Amino acid sequence: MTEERLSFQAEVSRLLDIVAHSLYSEKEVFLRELVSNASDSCDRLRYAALTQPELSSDDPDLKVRLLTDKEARTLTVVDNGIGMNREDLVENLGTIARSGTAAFMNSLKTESGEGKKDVNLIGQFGVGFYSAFMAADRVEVLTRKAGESQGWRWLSDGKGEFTISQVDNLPRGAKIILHLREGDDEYLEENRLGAIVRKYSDHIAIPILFGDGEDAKSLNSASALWTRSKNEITADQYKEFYHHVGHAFDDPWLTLHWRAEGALEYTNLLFVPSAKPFDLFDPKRAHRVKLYVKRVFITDAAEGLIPPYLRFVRGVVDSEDLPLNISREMLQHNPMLAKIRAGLTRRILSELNKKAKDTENAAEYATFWENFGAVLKEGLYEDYEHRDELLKLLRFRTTAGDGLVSLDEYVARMKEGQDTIFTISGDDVDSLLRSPQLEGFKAKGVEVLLLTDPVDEFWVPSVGVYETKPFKSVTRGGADLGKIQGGEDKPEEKAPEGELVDLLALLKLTLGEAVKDVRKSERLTNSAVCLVSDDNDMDMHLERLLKQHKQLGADAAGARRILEINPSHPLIKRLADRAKIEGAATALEDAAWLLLDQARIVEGESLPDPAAFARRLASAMEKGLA
Ligand SMILES: Nc1ncnc2c1ncn2[C@@H]1O[C@H](COP(=O)(O)OP(=O)(O)OP(=O)(O)O)[C@@H](O)[C@H]1O
Repeated sequence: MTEERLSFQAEVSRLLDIVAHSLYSEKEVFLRELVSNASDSCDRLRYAALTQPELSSDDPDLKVRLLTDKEARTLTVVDNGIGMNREDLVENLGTIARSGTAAFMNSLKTESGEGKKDVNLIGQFGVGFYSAFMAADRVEVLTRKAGESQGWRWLSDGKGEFTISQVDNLPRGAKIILHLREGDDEYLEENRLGAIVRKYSDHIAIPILFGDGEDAKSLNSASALWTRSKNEITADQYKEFYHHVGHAFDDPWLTLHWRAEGALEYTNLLFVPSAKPFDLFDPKRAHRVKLYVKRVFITDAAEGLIPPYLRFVRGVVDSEDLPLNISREMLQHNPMLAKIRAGLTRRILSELNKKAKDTENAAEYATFWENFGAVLKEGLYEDYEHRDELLKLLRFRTTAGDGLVSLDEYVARMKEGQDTIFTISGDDVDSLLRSPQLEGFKAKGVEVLLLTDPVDEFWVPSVGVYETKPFKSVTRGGADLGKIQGGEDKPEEKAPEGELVDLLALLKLTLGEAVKDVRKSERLTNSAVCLVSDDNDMDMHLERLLKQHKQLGADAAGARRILEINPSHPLIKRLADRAKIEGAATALEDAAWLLLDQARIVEGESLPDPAAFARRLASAMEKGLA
């Protein structure tokens, strides 16, 4: 019998090292992981057997067995599921396949150093198959894949390498033999194993038996959790099921368990996580809700079962009406699936709306919003049918304070004469709050929504209006502040209208094509200048965003901006006086460019000619010191 010796992928070796050296307090979860894998493998066989019944016909009763050998000090987890061939073994037990494990490894990269922190992290994520090495110093896998005759043995002490060799006459499925570490004899005791199974794996739909033969004892209830009635299920059982089905390790924030009856019958057990899954912004935007048909697992990638903007939802949908032999490819076009999606969407949104309205627990909804708000917003331009409900779910940071504000709250406190919902978009709240374009709004006490999610650039123009009030960015077009009541206008401090004429003409002439226009600002109170975009041009933040994401060439010209000057600023007043003197154009040329460059800097834009800026600034400082 030839034996191949192979190395683990580098990340696996590192992970195994951490696993083996962690004094992990909840070591027992290794059993949850192995039982979960065994049950997944039975699910996959059951699905494959729908079209190829011969795969399971010789041994059709799917189950998991736990066997112990006190003398050899081994604990064995056996399943008669789909099994693995040589390629599967190398791929699955030599690299990091598992989403949870990948998340764990990613989080290690961002945490500094290893040690205690890592130990806690293992508890948070679980590490799938590799957690076997928490309790075992040697793990042996004997397996034969359904439909193939050759069996295989995988063996490793978890120290960098594993071996694979051929074994004949193995039954279908997988047998994971753990050679327990010194001091871990508790995992040889039936009572202890039974308690762990009941704690973490009771929801598993197939029997988990202790012992061999006919009189083996069942350790779990062996009925799919979602088929049981709500009042028979404890919060802990829901939680464990969520961990299993969602490959998650946080607590569910919302648990939705209901049965739809009528023309279509289906049972749903869905969860909204309390923490952000690490792949939330994966470009595929795939959901992970598992589709079952009459208790048979079909797929966890049924396109169209859940709209992409609800992809954070985890759980199970079990249909009574879809045909059992439906292929995954055919599913997408099945009209029943579209009806199920409509039902799920309606229900999820209405439950979220209840939470959003529950002002007594506003902090709870705020956490949900921080986690998933940016994803929900995608629905505003993708799902017109539910737009109104989605608009009610929106929450914003605003210039009015730290709390989150709904659109209804914003509209209710709009100022007299204000008929517009003002917004400003940028990368983060702090830098937005420093934007010069907000000054006039703050002075008048007009609230502005602070938009910091890239998706805001798409839904705002698509929605356009809320309850007859249009959205408008404070960095675009005119400020329209004149009609709004409130704050104090101090006209006496402003340079008289006529005073600015020469300066405006001079700036336009000097700056030429670098700006679209130069005009007097209504929105500035403290800063001398700012840039805004014209009503019909692309928003400045969107343009930067597109450049960052390479949707627009970094050197693309972009739209020309409007330079606004603040008539009440001392500098502008002085420049306005100077502009009237003969020959001012030459004398003020540097000042004109410096004004434009400082507006660009405040906006976070890069300067087209930094050297010229530095030269002009140095010269102006020198004159100032003279
Ligand atoms: N008992 C088993 N029978 C068949 N295949 C198995 C078994 N145990 C593990 N595997 C295979 O090994 C892979 C890796 O297992 P591991 O527990 O590390 O992650 P996972 O179960 O894929 O992760 P996740 O639970 O996040 O999907 C599995 O995806 C599966 O393909």
